[in-house]
Amino acid sequence: MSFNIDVNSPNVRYTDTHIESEYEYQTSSVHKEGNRVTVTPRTTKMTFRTDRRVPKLGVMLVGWGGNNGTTVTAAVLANKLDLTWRTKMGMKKANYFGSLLQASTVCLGSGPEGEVNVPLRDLLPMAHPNDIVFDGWDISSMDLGSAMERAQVFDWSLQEQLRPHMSGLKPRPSIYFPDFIAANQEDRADNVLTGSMAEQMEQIRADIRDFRQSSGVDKVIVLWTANTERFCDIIPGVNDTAKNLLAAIKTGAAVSPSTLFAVASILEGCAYINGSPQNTFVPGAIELAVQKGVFIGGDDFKSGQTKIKSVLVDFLVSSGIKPKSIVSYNHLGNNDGKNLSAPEQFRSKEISKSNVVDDMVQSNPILYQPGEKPDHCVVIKYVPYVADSKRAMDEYTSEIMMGGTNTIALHNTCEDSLLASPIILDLVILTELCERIAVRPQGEEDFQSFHSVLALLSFLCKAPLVPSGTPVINAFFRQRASIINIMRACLGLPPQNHMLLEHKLQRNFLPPQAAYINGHVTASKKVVLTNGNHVPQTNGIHAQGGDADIAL
Ligand SMILES: NC(=O)c1ccc[n+]([C@@H]2O[C@H](COP(=O)([O-])OP(=O)(O)OC[C@H]3O[C@@H](n4cnc5c(N)ncnc54)[C@H](O)[C@@H]3O)[C@@H](O)[C@H]2O)c1
Ligand SMILES: O=P([O-])([O-])O[C@@H]1[C@@H](O)[C@H](O)[C@@H](O)[C@H](O)[C@@H]1O
Repeated sequence: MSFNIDVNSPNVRYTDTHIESEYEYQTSSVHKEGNRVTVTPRTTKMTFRTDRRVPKLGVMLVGWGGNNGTTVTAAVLANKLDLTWRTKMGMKKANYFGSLLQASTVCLGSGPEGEVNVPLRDLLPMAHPNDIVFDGWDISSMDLGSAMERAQVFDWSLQEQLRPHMSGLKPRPSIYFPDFIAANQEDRADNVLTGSMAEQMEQIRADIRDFRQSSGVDKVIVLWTANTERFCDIIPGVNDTAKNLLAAIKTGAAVSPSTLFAVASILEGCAYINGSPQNTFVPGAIELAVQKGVFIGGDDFKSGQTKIKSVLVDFLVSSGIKPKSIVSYNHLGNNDGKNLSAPEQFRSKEISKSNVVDDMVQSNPILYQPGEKPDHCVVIKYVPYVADSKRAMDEYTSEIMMGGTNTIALHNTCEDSLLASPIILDLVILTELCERIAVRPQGEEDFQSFHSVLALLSFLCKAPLVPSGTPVINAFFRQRASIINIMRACLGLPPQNHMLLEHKLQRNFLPPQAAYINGHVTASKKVVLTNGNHVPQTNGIHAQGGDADIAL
């Protein structure tokens, strides 16, 4: 199901190439002096301009032969081919469940039949997953058909249908520095580049150009879904500035494969997204992205335990309940779990999984003293037998009223790659959309794009990368609302406020709903209500007998 949405407003202009909207951005500046707080509302008029021309999108995955890489590629193929397959639970059909853009909706308002919810993907022109062309690199030479089998994610009856399409896909040789990932990955590394660091990075750049030219795509986005690397040190003179980082690559100083991919992508004008927890975006890489006006985003797909945590802790703290301990345990048996069984790689993941509660905790000084946090423990164990089927157990213990205690225990089993794959699609499609949005605040002559550090991707990441000095928001619904309200602003629509005042006052103050037929407003229509029955009307009016003016 898809919708064509027209905004009927003098503040929105549709041309062949753009959607332009006049928008009033409402914020408040707050001044605190002791316990005296002064709030000053501010309105900034802005023009949003969205290019309607959706490019043919190419996505190059680093780690293409891994569980996520093969799964997202196969899932897009299965959807594109509209595949169905038999399982012991009956017939299954390809879908994009788990994708914010493809499988979730937004309320546009209410009509004669009540609230109208549409898929997020219909709000603005954006790439469709079915049209994405994939390519990528892996240190493992295995073709994607065999790698899909190795991943043990999809039912065999589906794999059999996909195999002919997947087997022809072969990952390009990649950059491999053994000490950045677990030693247990060495037996996979039969598809690696040689030469100096600079030569290897230049090969990655050449690969990007080759893919763009040979595939005919208009735009390329590079996304890291390779193994989690250890954190790297931030070294003054090496990776602290763009100039030093480029020089360090020339001299072969300590630069990680993921940072080399980031630099290669940025130099090729391609957005780069980090789906893993390591600190790929050293200060020099961020500075380079800003200098080149290229988007970067990350870190670490927010797909399972952490995503639930960003909802549950928000619910608890927003309800005035005080989480005092959070324990997140899981075991899994895929190669990611194998890599994470090494201490340095686990540490990267532990960091990204642990900081997700900070903003919510700090938002409530009634519950928490400055610097006070819940105990927070993250455990990940590698159990080969369960493969990609991650078994997660979480326990949240909170203080409630009058010394009471509340303990919430969760058990969550799922194929980890089927949680991450829709996240990968949302990341690349949202990034591509952002590349077509420009904003001109009142008083400025030129339009500007979003900051190179694309904070809008926070909803999709465990450890959101944000511009220096700006707030890190992890709370699920704040992150989701940010995406939706910015997309609404592109259409000149105000933020969702959920007030529903029209249903909360004694008398309805809204004019009757205009009915539209073939896009044109028709006259409102009288509806005669019989024998005084209380007939709940679509806009919340309970009419008692007699006539009611209700447009249908
Ligand atoms: N739910 C999830 O699956 C999930 C959630 C959040 C983050 N992640 C992260 O996504 C990444 C991929 O997860 P996965 O389950 O697909 O793991 P995986 O081990 O199945 O896939 C990683 C792939 O990267 C390849 N690789 C390693 N180093 C490489 C390099 N330098 N260049 C190119 N390829 C390289 C490996 O050969 C492997 O095929 C991991 O870092 C993981 O922590 C996964
Ligand atoms: O998304 P989430 O469930 O919080 O975190 C997950 C970890 O718990 C899991 O062990 C790891 O393999 C995945 O890469 C992912 O990062």
